[in-house]
Amino acid sequence: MTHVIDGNAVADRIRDDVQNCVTALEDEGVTPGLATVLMSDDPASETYVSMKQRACDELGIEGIHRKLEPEASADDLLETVIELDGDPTVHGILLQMPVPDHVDGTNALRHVDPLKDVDGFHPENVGRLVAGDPRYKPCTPHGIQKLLEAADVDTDGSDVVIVGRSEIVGKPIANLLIQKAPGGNATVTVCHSRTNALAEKTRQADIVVAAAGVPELVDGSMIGAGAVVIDVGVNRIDAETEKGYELVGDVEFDSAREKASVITPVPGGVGPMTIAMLLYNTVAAASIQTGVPVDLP
Ligand SMILES: Nc1nc2c(c(=O)[nH]1)N[C@@H](CN(C=O)c1ccc(C(=O)N[C@@H](CCC(=O)O)C(=O)O)cc1)CN2
Repeated sequence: MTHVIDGNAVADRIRDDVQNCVTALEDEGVTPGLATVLMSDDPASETYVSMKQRACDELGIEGIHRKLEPEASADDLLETVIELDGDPTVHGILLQMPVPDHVDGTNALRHVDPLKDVDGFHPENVGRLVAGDPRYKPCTPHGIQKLLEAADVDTDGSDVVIVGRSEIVGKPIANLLIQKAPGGNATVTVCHSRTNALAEKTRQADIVVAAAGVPELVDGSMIGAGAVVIDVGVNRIDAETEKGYELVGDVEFDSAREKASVITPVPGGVGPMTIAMLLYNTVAAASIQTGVPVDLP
């Protein structure tokens, strides 16, 4: 029987842990604060940011939101980031990705105070992750580690194939999985759209992480018997539903499920973990900046 991981249930447990940390901080007079910055009219990005703000409300984290028009200048964005850097009630700053093409997102991220960089995208935090001493683990990769742990998947000595080399998922999950640490010690191959014989590579893997942003790129014929399949894709496909679309992963679920021992669904798999781990990083950031200890597993 294939185990379909319930990402919402795992995320709820993380949120309970975060809630306890919020209470511990409040007891010492600290209200954790998270600022989201959105410079886009993309409906999916708007949805993610409002989900993040709602999650803050639910847990007693102070949510601050800054919306910039997509036509705003790179300087407007930098001004917003610098203002939030200087606000002591803001412990975490998140710049929703992607930003418009005329803005250098990498440069904007360099202006986020590394202690407030709860996405873990600032070069200092990326460097720490690569060096094996992460401050804030990027949310989606950290969420994947937590899902594997919850499903009792041992990464030690396993062969992992990651499909996708993004800064947000592909590169950081590769770095986490090769670390000498629980949830690491794997042998990792990072593939992408130009990889030769992709299916041959994925078929050899004990764990396949699909994070290419291509709907149903990975099907059952590309999965070895008994492999673990982690689907990071959340693609909106036009459909005659109430919302006008349906969500489809990077994995063709039905055929992959027939081969896999463990698989994540879309929706309800990795997505909810991204938000749970953002809340986790926010209380960690509030703790680091105020010196009030919190107990995060
Ligand atoms: N600054 C960042 N930008 C982006 C990140 C990120 O981690 N930091 N990740 C992605 C999108 N993302 C968060 O921003 C995200 C994606 C999906 C979900 C989620 O909960 N998905 C649900 C379905 C939600 C829906 O109805 O659309 C699910 O999979 O069950 C949360 C966050 C890109 N940008």
